[in-house]
Amino acid sequence: MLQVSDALLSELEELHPTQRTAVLHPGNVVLRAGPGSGKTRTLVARAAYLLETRISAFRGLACITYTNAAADEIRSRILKRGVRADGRITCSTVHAFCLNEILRAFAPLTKEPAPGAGQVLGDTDAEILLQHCFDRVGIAETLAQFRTAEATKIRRALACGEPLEVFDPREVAAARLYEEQLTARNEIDFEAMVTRALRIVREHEPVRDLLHARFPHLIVDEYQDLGGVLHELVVALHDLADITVFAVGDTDQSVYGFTGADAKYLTALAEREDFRDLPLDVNYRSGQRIITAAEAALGTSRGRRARDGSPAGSVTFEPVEGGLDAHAQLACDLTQQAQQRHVRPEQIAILYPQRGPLLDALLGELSRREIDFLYERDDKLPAGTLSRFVQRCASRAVTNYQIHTATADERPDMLRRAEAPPLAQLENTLTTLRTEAQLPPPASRMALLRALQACLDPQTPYPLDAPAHPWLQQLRDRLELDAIAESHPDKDNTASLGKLARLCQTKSLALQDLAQGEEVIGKILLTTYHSAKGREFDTVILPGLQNGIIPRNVPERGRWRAPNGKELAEQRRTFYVALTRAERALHLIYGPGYHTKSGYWRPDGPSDFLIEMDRRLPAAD
Ligand SMILES: Nc1ncnc2c1ncn2[C@@H]1O[C@H](COP(=O)(O)OP(=O)(O)OP(=O)(O)O)[C@@H](O)[C@H]1O
Repeated sequence: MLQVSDALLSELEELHPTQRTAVLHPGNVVLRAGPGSGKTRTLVARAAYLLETRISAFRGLACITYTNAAADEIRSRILKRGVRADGRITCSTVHAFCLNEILRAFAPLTKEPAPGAGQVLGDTDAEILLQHCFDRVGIAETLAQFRTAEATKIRRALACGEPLEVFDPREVAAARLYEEQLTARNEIDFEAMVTRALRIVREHEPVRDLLHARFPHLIVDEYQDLGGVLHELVVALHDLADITVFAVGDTDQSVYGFTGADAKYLTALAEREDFRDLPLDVNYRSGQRIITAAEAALGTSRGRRARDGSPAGSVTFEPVEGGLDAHAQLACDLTQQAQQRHVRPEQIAILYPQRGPLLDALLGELSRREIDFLYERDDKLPAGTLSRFVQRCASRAVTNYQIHTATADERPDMLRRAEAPPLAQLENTLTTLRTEAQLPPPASRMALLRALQACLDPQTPYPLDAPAHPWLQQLRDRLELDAIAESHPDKDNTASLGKLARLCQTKSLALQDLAQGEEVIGKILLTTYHSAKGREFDTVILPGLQNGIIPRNVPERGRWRAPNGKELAEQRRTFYVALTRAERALHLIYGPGYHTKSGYWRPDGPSDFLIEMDRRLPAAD
């Protein structure tokens, strides 16, 4: 009998038998299951189980996720399980995995140059290079700014040996040239990290042996959102390096097709004989009414059921007479009513499909009513792991203040609810960033922890509305962030501190603005359907359910056109993702039309997705 900790034992006991089978299965697993079915929970239990019982203390586990936020979330959930995993879990996005664990780790062995300081192209530089390639192949009139997604698809098809006839041959020539140029300039971009990592794994047996020695197990989350190259990499790691794979996903939640992701790869993995394909059909999150409505919106009945005894939940169709201002007013009314029913603010989310007049109306109304809300401005704060680290530090500082100022009665509940990253986790990330920047190790771990504590948990905590700029400056000085930025290979990181500082100054950002992206106690959340993926809330409010907003036209070569069948299906799945975030209450706001940004009234009526959903719902609902 294998020894497992009490914590893991009690977690295993709480799991559904199929979840438990997935955790304990000795070989490869594909866990294909719907929203709220406990995929993430099972994945975390699997990681804990492997680290405790199957993987020796000298070896580790790699876990690949789609976003940095998901990587952080999973890492912290594993550590919260009490697993002793110092340095044994590598939990990162696919790009970070390829860069750090393959390209850099094996550069001396493969004799391929390791991407060094500033050699990872950011989005702008990549676009400039693509435009240069368009000019060289004679299609200077094609604007790179509108064709990067297509170029990525072509590069992926090239790397996977997939058919190229579907693409414009001149753009294929430009994509080939782009790859050559990257190599000639000794630069790399995010896409090339994966394709080069794949080539290295395929071509270098010693690399495969060492990867297997280090990571006998690989876990991949959100498999449906990964493209062909990553799928090939996973297959190569399994078939050639003998690494055991645990893949998790849901084809119905595939929402990144515009980047070349395709749920068919998850299906392909599940159909392999050497993988155990396990379904989960209980939804632990949502009430049955919400599940039924979401499946009606999807147009396919999956027959999923709520857990026994859970409340049915409510799905309310909320008509308004006017345009988007009326949507925003009603969204705020519903928010306030939910709070009056004692739903905690952080358990309420207002979700929107994309920026535009709907978001403007919501921001205006929430501010006018002085509702405390967290607006995830994912497009404004700079990307990159360093920027994200700063945001997580801000989240820690903000939560610390909230706990400090809570009354004695509120405090125990606050402490339980607080989701801020622990200091040790931030110290871990900081050490990784330093290593990636090839800085000498810090004098001691304690020194780093003390520096972090001084900035994040000072005796008199920073108030939520403390100006972010001086706080950021202090963080930069004490943690030597500028030295990291200067020699970090990722160009996003090189530029991010300057950008953050400028934003803090020009937009007068407060500390709480920097903490965006993290749950902040006491605020309702305003975010996109895409960013809400993987999360859950008691009450979800979806305003703006109008034709033109969802579904909407798509940009192509600087113009807008109606979505094709595939794009429409993806928009429908995005809507499904938004619906399935709700645990108990779902509010769907719609009206006769809306004013566009230029003031033109679009009388296109409620969203077809909503109408179809209504038609498919049983009469009683
Ligand atoms: N066996 C279980 N018993 C009780 N609650 C569970 C069980 N499994 C999962 N849950 C709870 O159900 C909720 C959804 O779980 P989780 O986030 O892991 O689902 P998911 O499949 O990853 O969802 P999504 O695909 O929508 O992101 C969580 O609150 C989780 O704690």
